[in-house]
Amino acid sequence: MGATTIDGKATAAAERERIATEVTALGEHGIVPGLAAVLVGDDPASEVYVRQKERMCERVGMRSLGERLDAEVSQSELLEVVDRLNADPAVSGIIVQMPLPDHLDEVEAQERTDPTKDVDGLHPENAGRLMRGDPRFVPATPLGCAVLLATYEIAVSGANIVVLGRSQLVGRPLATLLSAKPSPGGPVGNATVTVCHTRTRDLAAHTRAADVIVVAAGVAGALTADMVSPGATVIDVGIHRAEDGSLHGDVTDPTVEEVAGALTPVPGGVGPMTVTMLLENTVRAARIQAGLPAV
Ligand SMILES: NC(=O)C1=CN([C@@H]2O[C@H](COP(=O)(O)OP(=O)(O)OC[C@H]3O[C@@H](n4cnc5c(N)ncnc54)[C@H](OP(=O)(O)O)[C@@H]3O)[C@@H](O)[C@H]2O)C=CC1
Ligand SMILES: Nc1nc(=O)c2c([nH]1)NC[C@@H]1CN(c3ccc(C(=O)N[C@@H](CCC(=O)O)C(=O)O)cc3)C=[N+]21
Repeated sequence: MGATTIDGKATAAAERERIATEVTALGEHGIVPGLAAVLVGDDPASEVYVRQKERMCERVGMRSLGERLDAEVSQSELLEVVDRLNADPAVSGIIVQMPLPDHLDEVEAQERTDPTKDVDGLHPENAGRLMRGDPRFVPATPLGCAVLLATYEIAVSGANIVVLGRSQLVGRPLATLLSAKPSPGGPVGNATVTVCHTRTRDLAAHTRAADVIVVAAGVAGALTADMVSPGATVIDVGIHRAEDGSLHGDVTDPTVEEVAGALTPVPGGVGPMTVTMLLENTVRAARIQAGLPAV
């Protein structure tokens, strides 16, 4: 039998057509949305992300700006770069790639980012608005997961969903989004969500009771087939680069595919959706900054 493959690449391409139309419409107002990514050091998942963003920005007619900083950069130098991007009118959206090297303060960098340019949704104002059910920027990976579930008509309302991971970037906002009472036209919600992490007792008991499992542990092999109930949907967020250069996710057990009802591949699953939802947030940011109604 085997699981249905949830095609993130195709879904993202379709979403980008809509975004390209919005970019063209903004062009008529003389606005070109611009996305700036700050990468400190050489985290492999961030390298993949930065490359894909540059490619996809170009495809939809947006500007892309990469700021690569040495792994040894000081906190004040990092904050100066953020300040400069905040002040640059050609920059609509800013993301500071996570994780930062240990000597740098991620929270301070997130708080320094202009909240109207914080397309990652990590500034406390934006994270707070998501919590309150009135989001400005829904973080790109959670939004991408939600759009995939909606596109493939996987039941979310009333479903038991396990989110494996509680990071500010993925697990926490995804759990908020999936369990929210959705606003009309908003992404999926109304799920019963269980957030699991390294202190979870009997993780397999939780995942086996789930209709949907989102794996965002950042650990290869975090979910094995015995932890999945037959027919469940598995969304794999993890990104790892193997020695031979190939990419894989957190799900490495090939037999998960035999048990699950639907599964996102890596590459070609959540990753392309993240990039595309980031472009969407950047268009939104450009509209907000121009005083136009958000679409
Ligand atoms: N595809 C995409 O678009 C994106 C992919 N990523 C990738 O997703 C992964 C996760 O990213 P991120 O959330 O930032 O990572 P973090 O390392 O910040 O968070 C990982 C979370 O998973 C939990 N965890 C780790 N191992 C286990 C385990 N064995 N069982 C249960 N819980 C576990 C941790 O628990 P605890 O809190 O207890 O430590 C933590 O909450 C990474 O591989 C990253 O590269 C990230 C963003 C976008
Ligand atoms: N502030 C911040 N926000 C992030 O969202 C963030 C981050 N930091 N740090 C790093 C992780 C990782 N991440 C990826 C997103 C897309 C792909 C992606 O496009 N993947 C393609 C790769 C295609 C290919 O190169 O073959 C795929 O999976 O198909 C990868 C990785 C975002 N992250």
